Amino acid sequence: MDSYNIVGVLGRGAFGVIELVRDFNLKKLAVMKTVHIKSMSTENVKEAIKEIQILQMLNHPNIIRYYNSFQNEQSFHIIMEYAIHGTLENFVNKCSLTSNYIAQNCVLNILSQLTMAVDYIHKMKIIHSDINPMNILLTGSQGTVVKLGDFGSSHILTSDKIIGENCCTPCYMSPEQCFGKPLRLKSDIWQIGCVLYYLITEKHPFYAESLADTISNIVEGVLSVSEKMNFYDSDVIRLLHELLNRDPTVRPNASAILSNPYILPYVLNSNCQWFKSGRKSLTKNYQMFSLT
Ligand SMILES: Nc1ncnc2c1ncn2[C@@H]1O[C@H](COP(=O)(O)OP(=O)(O)OP(=O)(O)O)[C@@H](O)[C@H]1O
Repeated sequence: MDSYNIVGVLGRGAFGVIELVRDFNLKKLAVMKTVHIKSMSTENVKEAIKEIQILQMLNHPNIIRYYNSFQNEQSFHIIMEYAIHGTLENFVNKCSLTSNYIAQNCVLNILSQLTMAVDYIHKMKIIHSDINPMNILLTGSQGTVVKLGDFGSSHILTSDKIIGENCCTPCYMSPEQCFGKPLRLKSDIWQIGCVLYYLITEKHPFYAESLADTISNIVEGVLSVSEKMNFYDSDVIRLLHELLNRDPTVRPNASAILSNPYILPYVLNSNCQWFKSGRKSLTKNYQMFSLT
């Protein structure tokens, strides 16, 4: 703990607090997630430990980087990369104050980077299961680098479709999550679709006052049409509907999204940026997107 100086509070989660810290070893700002073990059930403690195990496995430019973790009797702490521009939700809120809609190239840039992160974890058989604008962070000098964070609900799949426990942000639940069915990689694809809807309409998809009505909208409602959809090419809106197909077997997988002609240029551009920035360490765990 002596290696860190707390600078301020960034947010609060169900079991702890997220603080901005100065990391004296790394000599830079970092984020410290503190989870209070005392207030947690054994099951929740196991989940929290699993988050550390999963974060340790990941090394991708569009995923919040894990630095360190340690624990004492009361709590444990995860030290990770700080995303200086905050959450995607903050970004969309700011955009809605200054302009009528978010430019298509900005939306597709965010979508492509998010999908690259998801493609990477899916190849490692990891399902995030809580992809939403509060868990997508922005960084880089212009705030244009997307980082997927909060792996607190993620799971490692041991067979094709798995896992009983579903906990996720209500409007972003997939139909299969609503029905309590086993999670599958395609549940993350539904959530990418929800994020795309949010970027286009600046509204959370399937929103209703109560949880029951939200679930009913997800499993049998019609996706609300927004006038803002007119600002986007019809192919982008078609992709949105493909991602939000209630039948998970019909949803495209992450690799297929990345090869979509609208997304591919952004993927290639990101690969060029990483190459130019000389992140050779990437090649250890991450193979650049290949057109399979
Ligand atoms: N790496 C980061 N960089 C910048 N801000 C962050 C980072 N991680 C988290 N935050 C901020 O802290 C908030 C809470 O983070 P997070 O969702 O990871 O906490 P949590 O304890 O897992 O919450 P929950 O219990 O709701 O899942 C985020 O919405 C964001 O505002």
